[in-house]
Amino acid sequence: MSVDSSTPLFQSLLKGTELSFTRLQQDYEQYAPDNWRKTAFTLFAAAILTHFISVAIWRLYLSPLAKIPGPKLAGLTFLYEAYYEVILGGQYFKRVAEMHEQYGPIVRVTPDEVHWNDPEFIDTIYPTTGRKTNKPEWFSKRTGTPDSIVSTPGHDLHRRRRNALNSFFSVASIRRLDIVMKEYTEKMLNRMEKISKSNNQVLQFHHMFKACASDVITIYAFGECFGFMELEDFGWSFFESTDEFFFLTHLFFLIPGLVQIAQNAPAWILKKIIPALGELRDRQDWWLNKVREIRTSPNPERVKSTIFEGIINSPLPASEKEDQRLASEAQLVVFAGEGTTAYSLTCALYHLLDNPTDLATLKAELKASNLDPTKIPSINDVEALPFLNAVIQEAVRLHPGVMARQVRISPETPILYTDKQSGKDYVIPPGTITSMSPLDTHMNESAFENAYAFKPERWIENPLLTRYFHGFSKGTRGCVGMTLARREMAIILASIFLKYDLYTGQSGPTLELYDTDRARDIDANSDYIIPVPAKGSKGLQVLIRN
Ligand code: HEM
Repeated sequence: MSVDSSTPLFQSLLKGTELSFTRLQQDYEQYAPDNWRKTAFTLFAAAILTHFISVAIWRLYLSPLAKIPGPKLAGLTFLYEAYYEVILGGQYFKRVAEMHEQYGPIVRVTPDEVHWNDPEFIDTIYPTTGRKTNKPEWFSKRTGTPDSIVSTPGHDLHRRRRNALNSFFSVASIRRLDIVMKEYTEKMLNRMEKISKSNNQVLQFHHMFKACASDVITIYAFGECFGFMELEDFGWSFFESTDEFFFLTHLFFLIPGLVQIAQNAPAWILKKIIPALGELRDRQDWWLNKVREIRTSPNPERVKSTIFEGIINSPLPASEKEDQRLASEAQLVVFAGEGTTAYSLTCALYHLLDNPTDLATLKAELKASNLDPTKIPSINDVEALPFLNAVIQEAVRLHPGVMARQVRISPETPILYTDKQSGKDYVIPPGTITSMSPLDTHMNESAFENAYAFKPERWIENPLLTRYFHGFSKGTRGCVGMTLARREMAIILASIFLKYDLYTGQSGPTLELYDTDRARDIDANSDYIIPVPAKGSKGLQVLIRN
């Protein structure tokens, strides 16, 4: 059938269709964009919700870690840890200790990390041989030293990097420290004498110990130092700036890219955004410049006896020997060597002044060793003093200078654990983050009787106790500077107590605790990798008389 398009009927139909179409078009233009946006938004929200619900179901019910005891929220989200670390300020270690009291020796502390408080399990988590030990990729975000050994995620690269450093920290090598230690301990005793003759005879010892430890390790690593021991205030603002960096470590973990800004932003921008980090940046620039100066020095002796000799002469590839990586390694060694040693020294000094019987035992040991009280003892001298070394061990047990959870990953082998209390067996799959904290283990009464008490003699009465000690961590990734730190602390403490007695009203060189309270000023109150005392604390204060 043919249609005559000129008929009025057809014309009105056509008009009607045109009108409807135009209205449709208007309607579409008026509403469609909104509908389209709404639909897209709804789909997006649904996708996000589905993602979160699937992640939640996986983490809480399907993951191999779902059966590990612990609070559901800790297994569900990293925000649980972040609340304690960022909002409450380095308080997760206290919550983790409570979890162990509530749930037993094995707990899930984050969606992908299992934590133990079982002194018998140290060697399994921190093996020396037998299996590989990785670290999580995020570790470098917290430490801010991405190319250094402490942050190297993979076992094999870590081994190669560490081998290049090992000889620098060997017992034979650190004997070189005798001359440096003599010079800096003398400086320290002179400063103490000067303070004893001033109007204010009270010294905040951690200021001086940090300056001394920093100068010593920087000389050891670079062949020269900042000279903090020469400064009236022991360069305190520099150390406050370093502490500021540590205070940001939990935020670094939470906010991607923040640590890169703190490390790499041009100095003038950094000093505007986070002025407190300004002096740390000055030190970092100094380290980097020293690296360049040392490696380009025309004097071949310049690189010798610095930390870089081992790395530059190692079989590591050229990319491993670039300035930035060497500076990162140097930054680690200085960071790791100054605050930790100073903190342990401060704690050891506090306990000796707080426990006259222990101080008397130490003084008797020093006297019996026939050391010349007018001379700084050598490394050999202090190695032969068992009680002094027990004092140091006990100080690090009670106050580990690195208090953060010591995280490790077994990349290939599952970790098997039997909870002896409940009889339950656990299989932790390869790739899981596993950890222990020295403060938890060291406060565990099953290993250390009367754990909170300072009892150096426990190490002499029962040398096997060392198997429960991980103040310097253990295994392939344990502290490379342990031997150095122990000797340094021993020389400083021996020198102080060869000269000074505890004040009991007598004349002569004496020391006396001044307004120092263990819970407030010595014990760890917050965990920022390094232990931090209570707010407002002035740390260990000692009155020096001569
Ligand atoms: C009382 C003093 C010290 C304590 C308590 C201490 C503690 C520790 C701990 C617990 C670790 C392992 C960290 C982890 O598991 O991630 C460590 C690693 C390390 N420490 Fe120390 N440390 C001290 C002194 C020193 C000194 C003086 C140096 C250097 C001169 C140093 C250099 C290092 C380095 C380079 C690492 C990384 C090792 C690696 O990953 O292979 N430490 N330290």
